[in-house]
Amino acid sequence: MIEITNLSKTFTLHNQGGVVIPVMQGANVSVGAGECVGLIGASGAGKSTLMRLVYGNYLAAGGQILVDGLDVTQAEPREILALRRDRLGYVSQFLRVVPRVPTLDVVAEPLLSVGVDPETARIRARTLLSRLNIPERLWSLSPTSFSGGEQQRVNIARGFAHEYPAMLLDEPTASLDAGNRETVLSLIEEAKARGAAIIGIFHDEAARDRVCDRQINVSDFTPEAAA
Ligand SMILES: Nc1ncnc2c1ncn2[C@@H]1O[C@H](COP(=O)(O)OP(=O)(O)OP(=O)(O)O)[C@@H](O)[C@H]1O
Repeated sequence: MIEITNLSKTFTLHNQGGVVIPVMQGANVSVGAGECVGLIGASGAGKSTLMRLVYGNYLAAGGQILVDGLDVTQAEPREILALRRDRLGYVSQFLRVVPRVPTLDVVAEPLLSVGVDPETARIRARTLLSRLNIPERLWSLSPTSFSGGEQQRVNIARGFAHEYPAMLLDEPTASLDAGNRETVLSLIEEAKARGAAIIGIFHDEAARDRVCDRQINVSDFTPEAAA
């Protein structure tokens, strides 16, 4: 489902004389349906960079990233947008939303955008918000005024609303209490059970050991010159 082959990445510092910094070289990662692969490696090793490359936020210097058959490194912007809408989910640590949209609609939106009927979408959104302990009195309000932890849980509910065949998870259990952490781990297990291919970054080692089938040390892809 996700096939990364010989991937490399450089950053060009345009405001510092155009210095080119190689940060990744020869990265190979393969994630099958129903599998979760955890990215490990020291701070600065390139875990976030690899996720951003897969999501199409960064341009690769070389190599290939196939997500459900689409090569993200070569794809047109409209193809990337369609991939993100239908097949590739991304759960970051932080919620970014349009102001004044009620929480229930924020969570239902990914389903509506793939053509799920509004009633079904709202039922799924309600189920997820309940499971993540967002009190019902908050569902009609915009999450912009919510606490950090509430926003994070709304973000997770939104990220798991549509059953994407491929998912990227960036610290999904960070700073959650035990009960909500357990819910998120269950959501990940359920996604795997329905066949999702997942790449995740988890500093929470116990969480990583529980949901990841394999771990990949991104330091192995650090270019010689930069190591
Ligand atoms: N936009 C950028 N411009 C220049 N260099 C960058 C940029 N983003 C990341 N880097 C560099 O790429 C390398 C990998 O960074 P990255 O954020 O992917 O590491 P990480 O493994 O996710 O670290 P952490 O665990 O601390 O989040 C670092 O050396 C970093 O300085």
